[in-house]
Amino acid sequence: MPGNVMHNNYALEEQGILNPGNVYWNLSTPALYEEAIRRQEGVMAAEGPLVVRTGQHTGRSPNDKFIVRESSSANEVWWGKVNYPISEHRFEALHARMLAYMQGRDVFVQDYYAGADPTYQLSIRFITETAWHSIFVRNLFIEPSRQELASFVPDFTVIALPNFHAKPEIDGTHSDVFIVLNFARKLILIGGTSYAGEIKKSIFTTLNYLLPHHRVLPMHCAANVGHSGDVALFFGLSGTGKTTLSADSKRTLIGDDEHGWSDRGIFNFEGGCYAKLIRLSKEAEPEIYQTTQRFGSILENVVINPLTRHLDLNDASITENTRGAYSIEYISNASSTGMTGHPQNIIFLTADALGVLPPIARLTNEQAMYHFLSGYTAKVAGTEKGLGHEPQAVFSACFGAPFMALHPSVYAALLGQKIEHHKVKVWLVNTGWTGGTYGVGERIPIKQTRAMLTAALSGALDEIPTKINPVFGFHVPVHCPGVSDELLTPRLTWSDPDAYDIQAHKLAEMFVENFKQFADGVAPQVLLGGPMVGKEN
Ligand SMILES: Nc1ncnc2c1ncn2[C@@H]1O[C@H](COP(=O)(O)OP(=O)(O)O)[C@@H](O)[C@H]1O
Ligand SMILES: C=C(OP(=O)(O)O)C(=O)O
Ligand SMILES: [Mn+2]
Repeated sequence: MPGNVMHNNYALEEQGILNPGNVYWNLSTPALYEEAIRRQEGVMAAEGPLVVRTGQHTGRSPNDKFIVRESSSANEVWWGKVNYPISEHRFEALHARMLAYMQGRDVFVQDYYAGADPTYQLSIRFITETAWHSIFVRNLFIEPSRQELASFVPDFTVIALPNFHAKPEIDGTHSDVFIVLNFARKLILIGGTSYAGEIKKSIFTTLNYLLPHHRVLPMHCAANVGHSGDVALFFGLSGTGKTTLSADSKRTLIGDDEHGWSDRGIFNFEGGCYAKLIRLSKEAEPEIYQTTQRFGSILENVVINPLTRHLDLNDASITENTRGAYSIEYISNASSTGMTGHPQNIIFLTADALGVLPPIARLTNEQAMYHFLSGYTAKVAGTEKGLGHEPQAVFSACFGAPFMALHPSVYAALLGQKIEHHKVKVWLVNTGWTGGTYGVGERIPIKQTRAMLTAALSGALDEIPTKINPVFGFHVPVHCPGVSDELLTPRLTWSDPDAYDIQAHKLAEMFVENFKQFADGVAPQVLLGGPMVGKEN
């Protein structure tokens, strides 16, 4: 029998969870390994991690995410594109069915924190059907001390039951998958999917709702700190390089995905990382690679050899979106507090599949606002359901529209104030294609991107002359240590410069078209931060 089972489920009873099977409270990772393996949720790899499969859903399901329309939040929530409304009545019925489903079933509970800064910390109870999601929670969030645990009262509760499926005709959902957030009831319900990213991103959405009320800017970004204490933020949509580029042997990692910016500085929302593992190179990404070789890491949908149990990080036969979840302590030069000062540099990462944008450019404050609201990248297959193999140009406000609970202008206004007040330098870094579009050109090597980041963050680029990009108006450095001059000007990397010009204008027009939704709500000078299309005369 497992050593740590507590049959006292008093607090769960208060939350309406009656007559569950065993309740496994705050089990340690080794104990959870034993449970996960006993239940055949996953297998142990030779290198030590627990390898699980998420079944049908190997990425997020953005079309299945709902926010309950209720009086306390209805006037504020950014309804429509990403936040689908669902009624209180539907929510209560779905919740009741989930409570019924849990009768007689074992559940795993972890009481954890989100938010490294104690002032803005959220206490969260994660109730999951599987042991491996309990490990995921331990890896991704912040562990309370034993003392804190004794008096732990959850602010929010997440119930994640991957094997419970919604019925759209009964539940009013779009499919059998659901992620339903109820800010008034402080409850998050997840079902029909095992993809663990839903758990972390539902908490991110919650913090995106709550924190602007405290004048804290929540951000979809990574953060790290250099030896001289200089802080850098890396914004970007999925697959643009936040996790990869923020893990840097020369800089201290604060976090790879979600941070808050308060009057005191930057703090991580999480206590762990969630890295893409497909074709991970030991040489190019040593810090992340070694986390795949350790006990405690959770690997989603990574293929292993059934005989030797060795990992094959190159095998994409289950999905392109293979993932590793590990505690930030697994990165050797990570911060132990998750907090740091105000940033000196902000990087907007984009993976431009059209091969148009320069690999690095300095943005004016107006361009920074324009590009923050635009949130351009080319989504690469995998992280969200329904994307094929061709990357496609995407505009996602604040570099994370699916997680923005409030209107993007709320976050943009806060960012604008902070950039001005702290005199932050803002850069656009294209980690995508050069020498042509996706399929023709090549992705910019990680080593080259790192060289450009090193030059920007050290201040070296401040001394180098720039050229204005004629279509987008960016200031593009003409040289960069460790990078060929040609790479800095995408037009020169294309075999047919005329084809480049056509492509660049196409992209510029897409920016203009997309920005129409924000044009009325922003200060007129922000529009000057957009591409120069139509401004020539
Ligand atoms: N120049 C580059 N910069 C950053 N990542 C790159 C680059 N070239 C290829 N990649 C790959 O792109 C992916 C970036 O993903 P990741 O860092 O997880 O993004 P995010 O955290 O923003 O979702 C990784 O698989 C990485 O190996
Ligand atoms: C986990 C995710 O984020 P990212 O790809 O930005 O790491 C996700 O979008 O599901
Ligand atoms: Mn990431």
